[in-house]
Amino acid sequence: MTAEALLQNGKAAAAAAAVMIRCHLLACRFPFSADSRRHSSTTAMAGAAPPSDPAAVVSQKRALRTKIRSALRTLPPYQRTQEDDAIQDIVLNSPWFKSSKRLCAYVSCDSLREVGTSRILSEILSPAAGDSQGRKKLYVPRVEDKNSHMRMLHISQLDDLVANSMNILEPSPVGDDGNPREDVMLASDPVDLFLVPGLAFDRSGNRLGRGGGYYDTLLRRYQALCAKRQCNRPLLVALAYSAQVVDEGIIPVTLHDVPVDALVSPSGTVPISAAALQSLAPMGERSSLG
Ligand SMILES: Nc1nc2c(c(=O)[nH]1)N(C=O)[C@@H](CNc1ccc(C(=O)N[C@@H](CCC(=O)O)C(=O)O)cc1)CN2
Ligand SMILES: Nc1ncnc2c1ncn2[C@@H]1O[C@H](COP(=O)(O)OP(=O)(O)OP(=O)(O)O)[C@@H](O)[C@H]1O
Repeated sequence: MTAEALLQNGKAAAAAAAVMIRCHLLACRFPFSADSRRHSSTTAMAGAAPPSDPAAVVSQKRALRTKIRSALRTLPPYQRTQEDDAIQDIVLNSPWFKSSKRLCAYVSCDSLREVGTSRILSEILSPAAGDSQGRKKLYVPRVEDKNSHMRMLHISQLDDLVANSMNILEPSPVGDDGNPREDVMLASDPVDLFLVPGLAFDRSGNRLGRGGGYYDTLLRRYQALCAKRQCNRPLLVALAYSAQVVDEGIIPVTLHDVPVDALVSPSGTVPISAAALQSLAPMGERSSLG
């Protein structure tokens, strides 16, 4: 059963509330031109009024998470493998991945039924012979505490990862050489790409995470850092199984939620922001989700 079918029951109520919030947000989610959005500071949103009922949004988000988790549980293993491969092929062959020099990516967790990133991580850490673009620098998440605090730390091999209490592989704070791993917030060169996980996504770039606020907080901080340094914002690309792509108006959003620039699902790449259109246009790789 598709996520959309599962969502039909709750759709009317959720959509009514979400649409109200979205209407409020539409004016401020993508208010920038291609260049200004990439250089702008998050304070662009500061003047907007908050959504009228934050408690309702929290419970709508919780309900949607439950529905998507259950849709993911019914995904047959062979279909998941097929979708994992299709998504990773798209990423690995994309111009924005090939040209990226430094990136943040999540280490996919099988029990969370996340889109796999193992092939992508392997390609970054051990590029295929003949890869002319040179080795990329990789940062992966490490949860520091339950107050939405996550860091992205540099790793150079998969052996740098150890399972945390949630059974997600993450880097130790200190490397084998005894030195603290580089934190992306303290690195002198900016990352150009984030591969972002989540539970649900739509074609407007809205994203529903697992509820920790880890990504929203870090992405906001990173975007603010880019604005301060006057460097380009990284491209934010979400990876989604087909069951995780929902109609617009379904994902409840607040001012904290950071939209993504592009969405990759097994059907292709959906460029959403002007920055994503620029990154994708040269290869004519765009396709719409079916
Ligand atoms: N691979 C991966 N790494 C990541 C994240 C992620 O989403 N994926 N995170 C992104 O923030 C951070 C960790 N945040 C997490 C938040 C919740 C759960 C989790 O197990 N959630 C359960 C429900 C738990 C509950 O309801 O109490 C689930 O979603 O099924 C895992 C990681 C940092 N590292
Ligand atoms: N930039 C931020 N600053 C402060 N609090 C934040 C920020 N972003 C999110 N939060 C808080 O984190 C909590 C979880 O937010 P939300 O439900 O949107 O997380 P999520 O998007 O599902 O998770 P994630 O961002 O880890 O993928 C909420 O209480 C929210 O207010």
